[in-house]
Amino acid sequence: MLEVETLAVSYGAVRAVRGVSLRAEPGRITAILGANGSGKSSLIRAVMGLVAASGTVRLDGVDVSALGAERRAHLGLGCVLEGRRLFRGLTVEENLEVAWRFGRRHAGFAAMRAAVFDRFPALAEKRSVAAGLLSGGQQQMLIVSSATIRSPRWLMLDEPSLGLAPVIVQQLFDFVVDLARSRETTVLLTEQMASMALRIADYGWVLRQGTLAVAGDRALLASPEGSRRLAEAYL
Ligand SMILES: Nc1ncnc2c1ncn2[C@@H]1O[C@H](COP(=O)(O)OP(=O)(O)OP(=O)(O)O)[C@@H](O)[C@H]1O
Repeated sequence: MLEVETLAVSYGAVRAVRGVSLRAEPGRITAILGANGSGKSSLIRAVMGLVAASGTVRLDGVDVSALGAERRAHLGLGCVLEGRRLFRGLTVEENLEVAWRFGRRHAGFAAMRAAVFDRFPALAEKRSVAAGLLSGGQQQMLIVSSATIRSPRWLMLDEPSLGLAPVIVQQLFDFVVDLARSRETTVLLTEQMASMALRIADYGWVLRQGTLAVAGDRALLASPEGSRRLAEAYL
């Protein structure tokens, strides 16, 4: 369970998130929706501990608001941030190994790497190729695999579909759904395109200028009334 209470993020005079409270449940995919600049990335970054924020963030009931990003990551908070962050000069395998070794060392890297290659055969084919030479879709597969190789209990994904071909988005979304269902992972994902997110999200929270405008499960948000309120939040 991930809970956020009266979370606020400001950049100088810009109030990006203005007292948002929400929750995301294990085994479920929760989407943060909203137009460009509505505060989605700031909210995810505040949950990760990557930007200064007021309010409370709780992971399975434990208040982590005072902890830095590294401590939160060690507790099992994983993330895929916007902007294709990977080690471009390292190979696919080396990127996976760096992700695996991050923090405490664990045995079993070979098995986890095999699972990644099984899931994404395109990465297996390119295992010895520098990550910077992969296509955009393959890079995103590698980033998502790196973020999940240590089985995070809570996974934050910031606009994971941005700029990707529909077939790649489908593969990544299938992977995220499997991860949530099979490992009881709590998944929080931001998406500008509500229709895209609602293909997999169980629940959606819609931000408008840093505040919550609409919230509901997929059926509600896809209903005529829900769609109308969603559209209003984007205006
Ligand atoms: N580092 C920053 N410094 C100053 N203002 C910022 C910074 N980052 C974001 N903002 C502002 O905060 C507000 C919320 O931005 P944020 O990126 O969180 O929204 P978003 O919904 O994720 O938008 P996008 O889909 O474009 O990423 C916007 O007005 C944005 O211009």
